[in-house]
Amino acid sequence: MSFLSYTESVDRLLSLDTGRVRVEKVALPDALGRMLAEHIVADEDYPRHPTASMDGYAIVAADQSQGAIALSRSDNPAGSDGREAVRSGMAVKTFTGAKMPEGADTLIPIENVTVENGAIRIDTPVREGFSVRPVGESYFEGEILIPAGTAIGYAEIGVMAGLNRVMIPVARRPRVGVLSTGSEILDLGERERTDSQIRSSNNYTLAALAQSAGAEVVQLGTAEDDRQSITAAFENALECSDIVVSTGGVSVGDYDFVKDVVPALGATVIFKGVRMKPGQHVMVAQRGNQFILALPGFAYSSTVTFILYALPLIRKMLGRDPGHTIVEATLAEPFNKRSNKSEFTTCNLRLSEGKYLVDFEEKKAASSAVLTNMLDNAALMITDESDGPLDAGTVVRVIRLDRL
Ligand SMILES: Nc1nc2c(c(=O)[nH]1)N[C@H]1C(S)=C(S)[C@@H](COP(=O)(O)OP(=O)(O)OC[C@H]3O[C@@H](n4cnc5c(N)ncnc54)[C@H](O)[C@@H]3O)O[C@H]1N2
Ligand code: MOO
Repeated sequence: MSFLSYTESVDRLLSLDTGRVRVEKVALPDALGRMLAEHIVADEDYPRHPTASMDGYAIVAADQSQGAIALSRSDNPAGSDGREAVRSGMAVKTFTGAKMPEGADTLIPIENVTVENGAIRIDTPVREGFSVRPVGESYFEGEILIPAGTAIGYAEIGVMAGLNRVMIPVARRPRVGVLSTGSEILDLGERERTDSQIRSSNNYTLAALAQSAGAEVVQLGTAEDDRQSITAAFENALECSDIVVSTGGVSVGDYDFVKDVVPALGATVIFKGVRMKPGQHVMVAQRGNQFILALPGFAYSSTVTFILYALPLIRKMLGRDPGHTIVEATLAEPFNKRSNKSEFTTCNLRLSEGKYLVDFEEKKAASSAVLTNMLDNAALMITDESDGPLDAGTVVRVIRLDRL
């Protein structure tokens, strides 16, 4: 199978059928951070009645030209029915949040009047409609207030509470099984046996990314570099995941078994090998409605390929737009692109006078193993196969990683 361009690989990935968004209902407070699966539509106007937005007197605006307006004996606090209607020449003391009495069109605040002899005298008049929240000020019946596919945050929670929504339809979290392969890697807590062993970071980095994107993570730990262990690990992973993500074992070495085991398990390879850096050995496969993403072992390579290929799949399964948040930015310093592949380079992205600028301060020269380049809220600069070294001032595309 020949290597694809990055663009071709993304086209293939996005054309995969991930099926319909699976829906479950959760209690309103538990919906925070979940993806809304159905539109939230207003079932009534809000407010339903003209409502006072200050403490004062409900009046007819035109009466303000009279010297005094007779004050009704009954008050109209918030929560009362506001049954006493207002006629011309009459005022009803009305409080913030109360339904406006019939007939009144204006609320004159307490501070604007003097009360004497059972009447109010207007010291500072107000315009007609002052301090009255009209019917439908927030929304009207039938309005789509929150479209399906929205990430539920504090504002969505509040608006749904206002609508008395108890159980919220949300997209079921896809289950992402994360597996690291390699005989040299040690899982957290494992005792080192030789000094050629290294601590596994991939399965934790990728689990954190998957969780941040709204997936449910199945942590599968590590597997040794032999065909039997890798086969058993993948069989187990496929038992419990919608998407299996592995790292390592996809290159050309004698101990790289993942690339052979995945097709042997009956999965169809969608692509294997992309003209990109890092991540050139990435493999995406499908078995029924499950997906397998076999990523390279290097810490930076696996992180970047997870962002580029696993996140769009997860987003699609959640009913979200699968695309990344990409901005145009200007290089604040030259970039020495050496390969003829698409490159994904960690950078610093900052806003200066309304323009995004990119620099590489504190970033180590590109190496597929350097995960620390991802620290400090890094962003990911994209350069194309056809790009060569780029001068300062060149406009480039950058993936924002603060919005997963
Ligand atoms: N002759 C060639 N050698 C290599 C090629 C090539 O084209 N020809 N490609 C290189 C590139 S590019 C990459 S990327 C790697 C990919 O290899 P694998 O996916 O098979 O990964 P491994 O060899 O298993 O591991 C690579 C590297 O990453 C470290 N590693 C592995 N797992 C973890 C983990 N869970 N946490 C942290 N670090 C991990 C591992 O120790 C290796 O150092 O192949 C190149 N070789
Ligand atoms: O795929 Mo490797 O990730 O180019 O370093």
